[in-house]
Amino acid sequence: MLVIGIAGGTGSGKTTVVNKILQQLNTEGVNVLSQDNYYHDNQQLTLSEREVLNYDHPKSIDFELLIQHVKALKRGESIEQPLYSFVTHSRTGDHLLIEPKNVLIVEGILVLTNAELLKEYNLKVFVHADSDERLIRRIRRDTQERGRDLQEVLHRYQTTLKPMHQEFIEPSKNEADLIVPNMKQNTVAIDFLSTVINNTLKKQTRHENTN
Ligand SMILES: Nc1ncnc2c1ncn2[C@@H]1O[C@H](COP(=O)(O)OP(=O)(O)O)[C@@H](O)[C@H]1O
Ligand SMILES: Nc1ccn([C@@H]2O[C@H](COP(=O)(O)O)[C@@H](O)[C@H]2O)c(=O)n1
Repeated sequence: MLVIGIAGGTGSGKTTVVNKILQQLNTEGVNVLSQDNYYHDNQQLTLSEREVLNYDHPKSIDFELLIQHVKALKRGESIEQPLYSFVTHSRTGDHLLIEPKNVLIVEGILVLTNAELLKEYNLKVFVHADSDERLIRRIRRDTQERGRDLQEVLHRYQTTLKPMHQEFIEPSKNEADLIVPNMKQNTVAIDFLSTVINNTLKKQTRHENTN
């Protein structure tokens, strides 16, 4: 199995890049694990307590479960992925059954910050967009799709999102094999990434057939 980690700040375009790669891949199947589904549940807290948590620190992620799931899929086992709600800031209680496929993409702001998870990747990618562009995209998305108001987005940006980006996310760019500039549509980078993935898959298949 080919395992690819795709990180980048909020609004950098990780989901968009993943979707474009998926359209171009010449493979039997690709699974995408979004880090967003691995936020801690926090059901023991009230909604107002959950609303003020820091969701940009590595400790907000259940890396233990995410790593366990990546390892299980690599062993050929299926997993039950929890689903997360940005409205209630907790898991929905529903799960998605994921069967192993020959490509696994792990996507999220913090997926290049965890030393144990880094060991699982064959290819590490960081999607870059400038912070003003990311903030504009974040305001638009969170107010339209995640039930937030402008005040909430700006407050979160200043208090946790920006400092956590500087402390954890931006430095994780150094772990990347490839940096994708995503200030505007970058078809060259998407074509390049898809080719790298297809070539790596071909090499893996040849290696498996000769062993
Ligand atoms: N290259 C781009 N140019 C303009 N808008 C983009 C670009 N890439 C992504 N977006 C938009 O920015 C928003 C955030 O993108 P998304 O892929 O969800 O980012 P992320 O997953 O990194 O948070 C979405 O509304 C998306 O349509
Ligand atoms: N309950 C939550 C959990 C996370 N967030 C924010 O989501 C961002 C990561 O998701 P992207 O799709 O933008 O990569 C992260 O910056 C958290 O602040 C949230 O708002 N509420």
